[in-house]
Amino acid sequence: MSVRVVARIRPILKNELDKDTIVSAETIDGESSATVVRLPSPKNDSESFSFQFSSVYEQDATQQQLFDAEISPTVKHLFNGFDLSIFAHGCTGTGKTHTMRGGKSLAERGVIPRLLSAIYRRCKKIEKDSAGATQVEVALEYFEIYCDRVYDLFEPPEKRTPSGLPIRDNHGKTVVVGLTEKPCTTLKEFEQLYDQANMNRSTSATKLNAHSSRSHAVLCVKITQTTETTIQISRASCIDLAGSEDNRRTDNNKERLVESSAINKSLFVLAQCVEAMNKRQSRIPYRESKMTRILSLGQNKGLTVMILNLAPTRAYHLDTISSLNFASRTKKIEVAEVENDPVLRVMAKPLATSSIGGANITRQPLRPLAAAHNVNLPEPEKQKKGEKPIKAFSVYSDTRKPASRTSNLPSQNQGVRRAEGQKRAAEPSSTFASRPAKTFRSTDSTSRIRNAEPTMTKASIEALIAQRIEEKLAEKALQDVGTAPPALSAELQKRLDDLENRIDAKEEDGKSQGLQFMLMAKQHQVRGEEVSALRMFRLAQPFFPENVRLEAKIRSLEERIRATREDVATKHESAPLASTFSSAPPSHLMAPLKAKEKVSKPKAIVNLPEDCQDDFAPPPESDHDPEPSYASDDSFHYKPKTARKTKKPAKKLPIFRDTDTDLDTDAPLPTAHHSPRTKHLLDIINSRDVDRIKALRGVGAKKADAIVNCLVHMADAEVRDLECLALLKGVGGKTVENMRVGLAGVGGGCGYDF
Ligand SMILES: Nc1ncnc2c1ncn2[C@@H]1O[C@H](COP(=O)(O)OP(=O)(O)OP(=O)(O)O)[C@@H](O)[C@H]1O
Repeated sequence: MSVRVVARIRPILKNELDKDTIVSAETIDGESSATVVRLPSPKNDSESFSFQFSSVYEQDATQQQLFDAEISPTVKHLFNGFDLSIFAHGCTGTGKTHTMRGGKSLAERGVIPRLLSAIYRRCKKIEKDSAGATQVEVALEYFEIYCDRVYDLFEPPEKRTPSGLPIRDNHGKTVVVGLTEKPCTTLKEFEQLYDQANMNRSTSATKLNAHSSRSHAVLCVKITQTTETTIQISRASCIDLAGSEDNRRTDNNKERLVESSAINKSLFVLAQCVEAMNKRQSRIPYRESKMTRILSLGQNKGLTVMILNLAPTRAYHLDTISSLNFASRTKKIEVAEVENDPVLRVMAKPLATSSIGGANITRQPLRPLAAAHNVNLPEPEKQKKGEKPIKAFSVYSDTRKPASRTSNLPSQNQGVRRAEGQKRAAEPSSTFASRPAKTFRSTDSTSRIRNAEPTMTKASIEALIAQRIEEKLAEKALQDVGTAPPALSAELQKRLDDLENRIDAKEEDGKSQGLQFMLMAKQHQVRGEEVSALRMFRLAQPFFPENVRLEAKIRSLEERIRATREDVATKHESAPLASTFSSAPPSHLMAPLKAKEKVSKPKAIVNLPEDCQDDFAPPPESDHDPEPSYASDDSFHYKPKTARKTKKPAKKLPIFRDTDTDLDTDAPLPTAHHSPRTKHLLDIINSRDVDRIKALRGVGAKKADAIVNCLVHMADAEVRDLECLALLKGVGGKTVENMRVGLAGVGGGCGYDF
């Protein structure tokens, strides 16, 4: 299926009342509503350009009308297992954010809140219709791509790592590593989360828009439908792209210019990708910007709707033409419709990965539709004569069979759709209503060829050249200014970049996953989040089993965390432990740790070397790492730790003790030394069998799913000890204790000596 492109012309704003309106929508014969955007040639007003799309929304179109006609029909497909992508594209100030997010009032709400509202309504219906047999969960990820860096919008800006979150290719899917996934059960909860997150988005006033988005924002809504036997996941991705800017008109200062350069560059790469796809080039330059890499249409299987936002006035003339040209090319891209099949719950492993492309899919080649282009022709006679010519201007249709589409239209639908607020009858049925095939549909492009004119006009080429010059200038400004985001020590940035590059280079290598964990561990460490860093180092460990340096790093971190815990425990005069576990589960221990870190090293990010050297402390001299591949990583060469003295714990806490006998050892025990009960427990966990895990004491269906999801994120790594288990999302010390105690009851039956 090709990308469905609709255009929306925004109303004239208060400050534009005296401006010339040049963009209009037109309805062609046989259509019930407008599908053509017309505007004059920049060179000669008596000539016009026309562009045809699936639908065109005029200035008075409401949010409700747009949603009902374009997005609402896709919701049921989302619940049938298809992924959905909705883009808003257009130059700055044309109404992208208004379309996607909208205003506060009910009528002004944009596509995103309306989509969520429709999703929750459907969730309730499914649960009700199935009498609770099918459970539907909704979870959100929300991030922005600002100056080619990815930031989690659910995290406050002060918690961001300046280098942003890494992105990875994982079996053909692009994955943002380390995003927060927020379960969200009600619309109200969504609104709170969404409003809060939007405050974290980078916006600024520019001459062209008082609240201009300076980043591309991507909201991923993950829908998990669970029955007794299957789990099906589908995703809706809503993308509010930052608008391209003509910096001759913006009067942007240096900082805005830097942002603008990043925005324009990424949009330029996007256009190049689209161009390359249309030309069936073998190389699509996705990797040249993070935005295109993340959004790569090649991975966007399922349904894709692009809303092209346009300003109606002459001031935007060239930008509008450039946007229209881009959108015309985009609609010729074919996207494979691949349904995310339900997965048996015991086979949950391939399910959970954060990705725009959706889970469980592999990249398939894109194919352009026919090369069909708009042309620039003289103003048709019909306007002078007041009658419609057979074909007054050259337009092309992106529908496959215009004839059948027209014939589908019942005569009573001939009225103006928007005035009546009606749903478009023909489009949903032709595009979405029928259940699409599961596999990629090859197309016979020759049947679609309408015209073979080149798309670019002289004016748009000039505009493009001007834009490129602006970008180059801005890039130069970027080098002069340094970087716009908060400063990061050059050394650390280099290390992180090196590591990212190594991961990229090793994508095919089995160690890539391990390096990803290493990178995340280091990022946590930079932020002073030692517990999380430890968790990531542990997750990385199975990938580097013989690595002495890594082991030493883990040991030293454990020591530090334990010392901190002891400090806290002493201060709070905590009661002696009654069980084999620490009195507080790890998640509780995070808080005092953070509080302490705030005092000892506030904001470790800016001038990092000192702190970093401590955090990334090397192993003792004797622990030379014989493993060349890991040891050769420059980013792991640290200054010797000389000055810092790790506080020796006065008394060790028996945290996550695994054995019933060796009470003095608090280091995690090698698997061989686990008690049979622990081994049994770890076997159950590592089986990733939801039913076996669910049967453990204190673990319900939800927790079992969460554990399996966590394990899926760990790829082939296993949970090797109880401490690791307790660090899994949603687990914690008490749960681990419960699990073990619960197993005591079945021990005899299993033949284990507990
Ligand atoms: N359909 C519409 N109805 C009413 N007002 C609109 C509409 N579309 C846009 N606007 C108004 O136009 C202005 C610019 O819109 P918006 O901020 O959504 O543009 P944008 O394309 O997201 O810009 P940028 O790329 O700079 O972020 C806002 O004041 C917005 O309220």
